[in-house]
Amino acid sequence: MTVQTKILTYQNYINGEWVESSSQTAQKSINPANKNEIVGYIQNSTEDDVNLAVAAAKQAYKNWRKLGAVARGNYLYKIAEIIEKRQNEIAETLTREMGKPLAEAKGETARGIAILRYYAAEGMRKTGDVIPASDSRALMYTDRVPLGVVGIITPWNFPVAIPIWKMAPALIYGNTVVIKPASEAAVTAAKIIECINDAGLPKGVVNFVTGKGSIVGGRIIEHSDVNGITFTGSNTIGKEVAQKAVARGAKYQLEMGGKNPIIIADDADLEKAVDATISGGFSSTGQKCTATSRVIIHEKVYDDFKRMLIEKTKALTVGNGLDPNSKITPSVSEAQLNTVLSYIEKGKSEGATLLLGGKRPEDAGLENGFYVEPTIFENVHSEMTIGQEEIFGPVLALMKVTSIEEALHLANDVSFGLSASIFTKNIDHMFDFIDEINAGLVRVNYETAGVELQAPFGGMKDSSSGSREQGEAAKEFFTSIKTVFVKP
Ligand SMILES: NC(=O)C1=CN([C@@H]2O[C@H](COP(=O)(O)OP(=O)(O)OC[C@H]3O[C@@H](n4cnc5c(N)ncnc54)[C@H](OP(=O)(O)O)[C@@H]3O)[C@@H](O)[C@H]2O)C=CC1
Ligand SMILES: O=C(O)CCC(=O)C(=O)O
Repeated sequence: MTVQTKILTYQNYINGEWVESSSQTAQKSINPANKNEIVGYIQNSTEDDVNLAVAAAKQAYKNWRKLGAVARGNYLYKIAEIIEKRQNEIAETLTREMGKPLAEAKGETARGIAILRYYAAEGMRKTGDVIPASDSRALMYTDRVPLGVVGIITPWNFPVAIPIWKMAPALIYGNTVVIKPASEAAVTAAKIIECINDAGLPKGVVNFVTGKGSIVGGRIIEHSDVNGITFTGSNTIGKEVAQKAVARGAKYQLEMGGKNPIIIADDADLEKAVDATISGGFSSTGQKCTATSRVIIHEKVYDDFKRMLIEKTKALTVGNGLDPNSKITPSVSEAQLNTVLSYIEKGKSEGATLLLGGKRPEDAGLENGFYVEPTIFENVHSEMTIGQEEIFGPVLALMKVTSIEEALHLANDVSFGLSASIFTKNIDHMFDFIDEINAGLVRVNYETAGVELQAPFGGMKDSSSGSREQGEAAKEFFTSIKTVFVKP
């Protein structure tokens, strides 16, 4: 395990230069496993800094667009290669700054590299179709054109993968970008920008501004030269992004929360279902929008499932993500920890039964970290707060049902619709679930969490703005269609 001695200050990256914010102040980013450890300092940027970044992106747009997708793809390959060389160091920073287990951080960094290569190759794929014109002597076809300057606002839970899965498609289709990463994980994001700088992209194509969400993010959303905004984060801020974007006619895309159910049918393979529930609910300490939150179990297997779940959960070690034995690592911040603890209190006060966990661990060595024990409630009902709201922590709500119909009803009985899973061997139940569940990601005999970079990702209802990210679907947001008619 590397011990970092020097604490660095990370600057904004505007028009190809590393620059200090006009505020000339910086804020610390700390390690959630030890609040006394500073991972680095990031700029406290102002609206003026955002204005400079947007002006640089606008200036760079013309040539970047004209460069062509194949040449743009070659830059993405180069970035992937540079990140690959720094993979371990970036993953370790991710764990130190955001808290997730190092193995997950390494997996995320590898995913970022794969996403860059996927979109680099996209530069050689078709951008339109030839469509028969009513005039047989005319040529009619579609083409995809970039939006212009795209504003990117990202959360802290995937500080490598999410910035990359938004930047890579934006860039390959010819847009230039201004990115504002989450403050809690901005040092990790800065390291990705260092790799972009080292790949030699033309000045102004990628601009990076850190600082307070309401100031930096707020200005990106309102700037009239930002043509599109892509956001991942909370519903509250997502709705604000949407309203402001609509008010000035900018294109926008939102990926927000989830309250993801896993249904355990009476014929489920319980061993596999328990493992999927633990992995889906507790990986990254439940801080995934696809995390399993509600476990809907048929009464015939309820007691066995519950016993096995509790047994395996008790065996999970709580600790620092740099320790390979740690499975439950800290919440990202004190504020997030307090949010999780307050949901646990609400669960108890609204009548749910606490089966396991529910508090901060008392083990020596964990007192300076934002840890909470893996927590399991039962007797949870849809009308309870913990049956409805996204917790973003290691908390599972068990709900007992008497039929698959009841399970499906409960699964859909929330305002979110991101991911959902069923464990069953019954093919009718599988297809009823696939047909009736209101979710963007539908899993059969597999956990709710995790996404495949080559497939569309997004949710229904309050989980997203209806658009999809990743895979080929990214094209829909980052481009506009031109229908061309040519008559000789
Ligand atoms: N869908 C998902 O993957 C995620 C969901 N969440 C949910 O949101 C809850 C709160 O997390 P939190 O980090 O506060 O999420 P936020 O929605 O506040 O943050 C997401 C991003 O938006 C920025 N931001 C904050 N306020 C504004 C604003 N007024 N205008 C523009 N941008 C803004 C943040 O900047 P800054 O970091 O500087 O505040 C960050 O970059 C979590 O408990 C979880 O339920 C959170 C993260 C990811
Ligand atoms: O589950 C994943 O890998 C991605 C989830 C995600 O996009 C998120 O939590 O914001």
